[in-house]
Amino acid sequence: MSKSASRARLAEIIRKRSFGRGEITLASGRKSDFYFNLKPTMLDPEGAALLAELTYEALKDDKLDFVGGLEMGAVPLAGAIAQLSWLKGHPIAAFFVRKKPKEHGARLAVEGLAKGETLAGKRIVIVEDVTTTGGSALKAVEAVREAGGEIALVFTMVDREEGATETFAEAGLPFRALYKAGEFLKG
Ligand SMILES: O=P(O)(O)OC[C@H]1O[C@H](OP(=O)(O)OP(=O)(O)O)[C@H](O)[C@@H]1O
Ligand SMILES: O=C(O)c1cc(=O)[nH]c(=O)[nH]1
Repeated sequence: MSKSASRARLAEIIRKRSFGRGEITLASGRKSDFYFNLKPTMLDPEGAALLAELTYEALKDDKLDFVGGLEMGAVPLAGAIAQLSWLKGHPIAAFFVRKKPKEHGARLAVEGLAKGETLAGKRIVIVEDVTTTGGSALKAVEAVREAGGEIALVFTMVDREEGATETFAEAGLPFRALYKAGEFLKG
């Protein structure tokens, strides 16, 4: 399938499985009259494959060591990209950042690294399923920076165009999106 056909097919899946209208409270506390729940797309076999393919293609020239982001949105995404990157012969390892470190077990904030593995000095892309203010992705950025990682860029599946661009510009971080919410709001 061509890139534009993959993109169009994924948009269809998002529209069908992940887009809804109706009053909803967002992570930032704002209210909205529409919402993307990307989990039914990220966990759909075709949706997962297309997301991984389009994201991998968009990121493959960025010389990345790691892909990750804040739970939950980044978890299926980072895993799918890591798997595809292995099959393509350019492995990009995945991790995720917990919203709160677990109170038992290893009490880690960053999950996915084996003993002795570190994000220090590594080139990292922070991924998100949806960006509104960009505040959630910024939490992952902070955790990665604390661990010594270098953020190459932030990449989102759907940007709602409600502040994330400004948030990342202020933070001095490149920001790219696969889709803008406006594409789904028409019609
Ligand atoms: O750009 P922001 O204003 O931060 O909003 C976007 C965030 O909101 C959603 O997460 P949510 O907190 O609803 O939780 P979940 O991913 O755990 O479902 C989404 O997955 C993003 O992480
Ligand atoms: O801002 C949010 O919390 C948010 C908006 C949206 O459309 N989808 C989502 O998962 N989170």
